[in-house]
Amino acid sequence: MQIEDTAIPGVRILTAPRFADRRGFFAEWFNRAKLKQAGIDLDFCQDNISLSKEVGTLRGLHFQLPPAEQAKLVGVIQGRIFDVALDLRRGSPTYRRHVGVELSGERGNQLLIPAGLAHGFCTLEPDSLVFYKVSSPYSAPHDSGIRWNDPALGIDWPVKESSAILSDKDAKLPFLAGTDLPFRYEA
Ligand SMILES: Cc1cn([C@H]2C[C@H](O)[C@@H](COP(=O)(O)OP(=O)(O)O[C@H]3O[C@@H](C)C(=O)[C@@H](O)[C@H]3O)O2)c(=O)[nH]c1=O
Repeated sequence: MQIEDTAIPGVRILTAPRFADRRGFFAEWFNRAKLKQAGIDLDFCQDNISLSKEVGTLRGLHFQLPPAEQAKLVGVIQGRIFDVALDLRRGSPTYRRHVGVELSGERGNQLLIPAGLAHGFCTLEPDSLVFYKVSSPYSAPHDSGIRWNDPALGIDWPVKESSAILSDKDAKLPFLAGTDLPFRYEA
């Protein structure tokens, strides 16, 4: 298992080895013991899957509020996405900064996102199938988010504002300024 740090503390790129033969390949998607050995000890309790049909589909930027905050382990089974994690933890050296990473079914890389960050992605290929684990169950009353194209965030999305395909909910999410967030950074 290859584990790379990113500019944001706790956000890491995980890539498991792939065993290819004439049938295709085999890879481990999640191995609790190997992650624990690498110092990543998260209690994932729910797996989610989403299919986005068109290129330029944008989901985000989402998070759940305490006590239902979620760490996420995000990967792509098929297709390719630009995946974004935005640091919302007050006191973090990278507060309000984000990382953007291309994840694909071909590479098999995954993004580990701690609680206290917002998450979103934009699809780069049709029929992108995203699979992710979360550390706390879905809770509609705690479901929250920040507008994907908030100019204060400076995210260089690979889609024009006018052509992004969004849910009605995501199109109306608030901007970060004026949003009171409870997340704190614990070093
Ligand atoms: C996230 C979620 C949604 N739902 C329901 C609520 C709603 O009726 C329907 C679609 O939900 P959404 O529009 O929020 O789906 P989506 O926009 O794909 O939301 C997801 O976006 C990515 C970026 C994330 O990081 C995820 O945590 C999640 O927020 O599915 C669940 O039943 N369980 C869940 O865990």
